[in-house]
Amino acid sequence: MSLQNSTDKAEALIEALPYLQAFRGKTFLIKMGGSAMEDPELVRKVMRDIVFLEVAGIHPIVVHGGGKAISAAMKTAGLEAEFIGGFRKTSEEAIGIVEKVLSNEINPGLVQMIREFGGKATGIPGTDVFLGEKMRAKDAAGQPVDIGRVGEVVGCQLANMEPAFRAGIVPVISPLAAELATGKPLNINADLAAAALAKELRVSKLVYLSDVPGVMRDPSFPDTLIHSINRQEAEALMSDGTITGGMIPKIRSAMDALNAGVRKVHFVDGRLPHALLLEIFTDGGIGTEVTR
Ligand SMILES: Nc1ncnc2c1ncn2[C@@H]1O[C@H](COP(=O)(O)OP(=O)(O)O)[C@@H](O)[C@H]1O
Ligand SMILES: CC(=O)N[C@@H](CCC(=O)OP(=O)(O)O)C(=O)O
Repeated sequence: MSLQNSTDKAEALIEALPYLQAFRGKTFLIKMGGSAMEDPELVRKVMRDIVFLEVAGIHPIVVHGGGKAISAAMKTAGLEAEFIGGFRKTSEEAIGIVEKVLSNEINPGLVQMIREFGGKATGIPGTDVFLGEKMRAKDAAGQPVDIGRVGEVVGCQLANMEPAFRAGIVPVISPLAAELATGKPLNINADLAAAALAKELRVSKLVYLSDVPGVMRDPSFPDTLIHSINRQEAEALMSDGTITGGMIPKIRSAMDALNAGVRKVHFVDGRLPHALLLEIFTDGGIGTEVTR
């Protein structure tokens, strides 16, 4: 390696110094979207970044999604995926598939990857952490519609994750909730689950990792990335149809989390190697920062 090369590496570390100092001992909630989980090699890189955070004295918590894998499993079972207002219509048959994919495939896969890089992690089913109530959903015309076993979070049971967290073990949590009235599982949009926990813990950062560079003025052109967005701008982009689909629950839950005392919310491309570290530890950042 040339001297210049080594100096560049040392300078990258020095650029991170004020951030390492500021964030040591802080809690970051990382929402790992299913859209960014299509390539296992890229997911492994994100999990390695999470191990880096842990080693740097930051306390990461992972809440994961898995929407694409759930849709694929439903298709194999002969069920069609249908979304209403961004939420998956979840029949009694479908909730079994949702639970199976999240708890048997995705969650243990992420835990295993963190461990492979020498990190400590433990898988926690969302039903042990989130309490939910059935969501009162509306269709496109604003009429109430039954979307089955879909919930919204009404409370968090921190006692079930705190011992691991305090012991320096990264909790990896699935987006399910135990229904308050029955204890039965409810399917929760993972963005909402992540924001609910981020609010409860008043984390320093909530980072959404997805399959886009951030919020864009035109989702087909990455160079239209918006580096910083506030509520007013986001509302305008939602009403003119620039922000649609899966980005809507992200924006809404991000604003909600900021209002509840979460310090910073970032949207970052989880497919880009080290996007998480670049967003957190460099002066420029690379995704979209959401502000109040
Ligand atoms: N203005 C926008 N900027 C960026 N992404 C957008 C925008 N509007 C809609 N989207 C969509 O939001 C998607 C991310 O949401 P989603 O598919 O639910 O991801 P995840 O699985 O990470 O939760 C992107 O793939 C993109 O298609
Ligand atoms: C109610 C609802 O829609 N739940 C989501 C849970 C997974 C999720 O949110 O995954 P992503 O983060 O990959 O989108 C679903 O069934 O797809």
